[in-house]
Amino acid sequence: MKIALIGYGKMGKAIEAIATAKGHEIIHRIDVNSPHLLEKEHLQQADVAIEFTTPETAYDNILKCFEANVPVVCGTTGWLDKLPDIKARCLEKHQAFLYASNFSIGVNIFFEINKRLAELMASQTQYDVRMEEIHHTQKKDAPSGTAITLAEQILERQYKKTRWVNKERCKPEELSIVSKRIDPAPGTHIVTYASDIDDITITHTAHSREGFAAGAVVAAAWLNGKKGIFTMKDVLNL
Ligand SMILES: NC(=O)C1=CN([C@@H]2O[C@H](COP(=O)(O)OP(=O)(O)OC[C@H]3O[C@@H](n4cnc5c(N)ncnc54)[C@H](OP(=O)(O)O)[C@@H]3O)[C@@H](O)[C@H]2O)C=CC1
Ligand SMILES: O=C(O)C1=N[C@H](C(=O)O)C[C@H](O)C1
Repeated sequence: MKIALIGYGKMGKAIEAIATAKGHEIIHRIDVNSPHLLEKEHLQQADVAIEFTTPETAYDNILKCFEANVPVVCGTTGWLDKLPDIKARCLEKHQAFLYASNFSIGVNIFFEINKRLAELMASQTQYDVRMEEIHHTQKKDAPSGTAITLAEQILERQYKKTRWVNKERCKPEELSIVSKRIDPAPGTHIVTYASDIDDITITHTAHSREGFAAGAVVAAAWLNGKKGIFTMKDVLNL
């Protein structure tokens, strides 16, 4: 598979290592110094594009992939206000788009556990739910995309909570997400249900970026040749 890497930072490099070890070819490594490689004539040489850049740049990069008729796997977080627009354009232009706030198999299993736990706890009103995420200090967005996914899963099932907030002290109807930035944390997510009697805590701790990168490569191979809008739930058949 010929891959165009859009974003050649920490994740772009981790993806390159895994993709090449699996026999895939990286035909473009695109960063702020090589914007010309986002032109149609270059992008269309790839079977699939993998986009890990910044909250400010992801939207335009994805549209460029659609224009070049290249399936795109996107892991960039912090731009979700524009996701409905991207999905509409993907369908309108008959393109292929796969977004995940987290590509690791472990976190995608954690998402399923989080949903089930939230369902079980919905009627246990003596517990209050809160969240914490810990990442490295270079991370641009807070809360993390993964934390937002976890929070939305809880909000859909916990009727006491109406919205998430990115602070510790909050109203009873708000779901607190505390963001901590500590090097070199690749990504830790903690969901706690606390009562006077006991606490229930579920935690996912990434030990490196390998899980995110491996998941993105699996997703890219899966998306190659497909049309439509997908998530890691489709890839992993969860
Ligand atoms: N979904 C998932 O599983 C995961 C998602 N992420 C997300 O991925 C994103 C990237 O993370 P990470 O690799 O750690 O960040 P880095 O800052 O290490 O890398 C971002 C890269 O994007 C490049 N870039 C910036 N603007 C553009 C542009 N317009 N076109 C092409 N490239 C550009 C930067 O170039 P330069 O350095 O020259 O500025 C840099 O190389 C973040 O949003 C992060 O939250 C991270 C891990 C897992
Ligand atoms: O920026 C990161 O590093 C990470 N970003 C993603 C997120 O915002 O959830 C995924 C992972 O936690 C690492």
